[in-house]
Amino acid sequence: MTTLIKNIQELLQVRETSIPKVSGTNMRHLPTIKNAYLLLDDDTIVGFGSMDDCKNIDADTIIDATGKLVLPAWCDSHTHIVYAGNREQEFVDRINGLSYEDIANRGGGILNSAEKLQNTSEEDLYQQSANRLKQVIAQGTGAIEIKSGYGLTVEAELKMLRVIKRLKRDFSVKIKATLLAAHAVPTAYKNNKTAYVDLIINELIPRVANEQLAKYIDVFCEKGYFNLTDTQRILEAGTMHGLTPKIHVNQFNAFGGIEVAVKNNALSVDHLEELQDADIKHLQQSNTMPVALPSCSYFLSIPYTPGRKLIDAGLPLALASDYNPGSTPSGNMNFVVSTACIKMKLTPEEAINAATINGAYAMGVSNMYGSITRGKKANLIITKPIPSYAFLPYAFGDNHIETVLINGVKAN
Ligand SMILES: N=CN[C@@H](CCC(=O)O)C(=O)O
Ligand SMILES: [Zn+2]
Repeated sequence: MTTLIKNIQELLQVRETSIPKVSGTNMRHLPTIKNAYLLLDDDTIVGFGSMDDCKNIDADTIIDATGKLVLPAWCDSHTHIVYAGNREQEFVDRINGLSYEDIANRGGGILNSAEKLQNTSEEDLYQQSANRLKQVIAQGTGAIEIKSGYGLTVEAELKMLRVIKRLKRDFSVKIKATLLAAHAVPTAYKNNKTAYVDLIINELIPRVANEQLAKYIDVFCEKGYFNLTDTQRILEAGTMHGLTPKIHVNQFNAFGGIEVAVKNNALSVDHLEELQDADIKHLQQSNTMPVALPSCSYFLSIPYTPGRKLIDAGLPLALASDYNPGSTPSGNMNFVVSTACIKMKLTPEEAINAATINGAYAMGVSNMYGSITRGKKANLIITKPIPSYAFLPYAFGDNHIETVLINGVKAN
């Protein structure tokens, strides 16, 4: 079945040939076609161009996009949407003066979510997670990475990954799974962290790889969580089993985690709120994508990732939501794009590149998602009538999305 979207006021992120990512000054360029058409064949983009060249094109379904913009659906490369319950009490505790660290030190934080998840049935966990997935699709997300990391036992981590597998089966949005067993040291191992790292390496990674439950391996490389030696050991073991590194690093402290990630050929390094010049040098010698999570900085009132500095150093940058119950209870990529412009001083072009093609790169799917390119999947946002693409981040907090297409089919 063919679909023609015609009279598009502006078609964004049009790439004649597929590119893996955009870096440095190239991020300032967002290729577009004004007064455009877009042709889909089932789930695939097969043509686009100026309306002047659309006269002889017919299709089974016609969508008139007069006054509207069309762009690739957001590619959210960092989420934790499989979790049980919420942590709004910790939010109130922080308002009343406790820090994220104080809360974690008294057994809250990730350990709180782990306890809730361990006591939640797989079916219930699936339903809660599916609801979040439906919500972010309606907000324009068309490709998403989802992490484990709130299980912290072999069984509970596998439960999370099975839920992700079921989401993959039931939803046509693109989903990639990441094993993040090294998200916090479980209470049972609090005096023997090495034994927990051994458990991840010797039991969990081989099982996850064997059952093909994840594509990526993640570690929360941070003071009080996992150090450089733990990170190196886990990334090495993951790599030996075919899992690609993609890590949480430099959220609160910069102490060499980026170098370890780069040496292990990490696909992405995520957070980077604390960054040193040496980190930038390591990234410049790599194919690793730096990923900023501005909604997390907003929610925790911590520094924003110096995205401007990274881009000005010639590096690429991706934006992701970090949707999770503790530091970012929102998966709204429209807010992420706005916040990156408002707080990190990215231009709208840079922010849209960061949330589409570079987000796709950071989850290993930029060959099929993240740009308007022939042969790529038709995962698209059609906006309401708006004056220009700069209006998207400018008029923050409003919903500018009218229609989301996933594999060419209306999803909202
Ligand atoms: N920083 C580590 N992990 C999550 C937060 C986890 C939580 O607080 O539940 C993050 O990416 O922000
Ligand atoms: Zn995270």
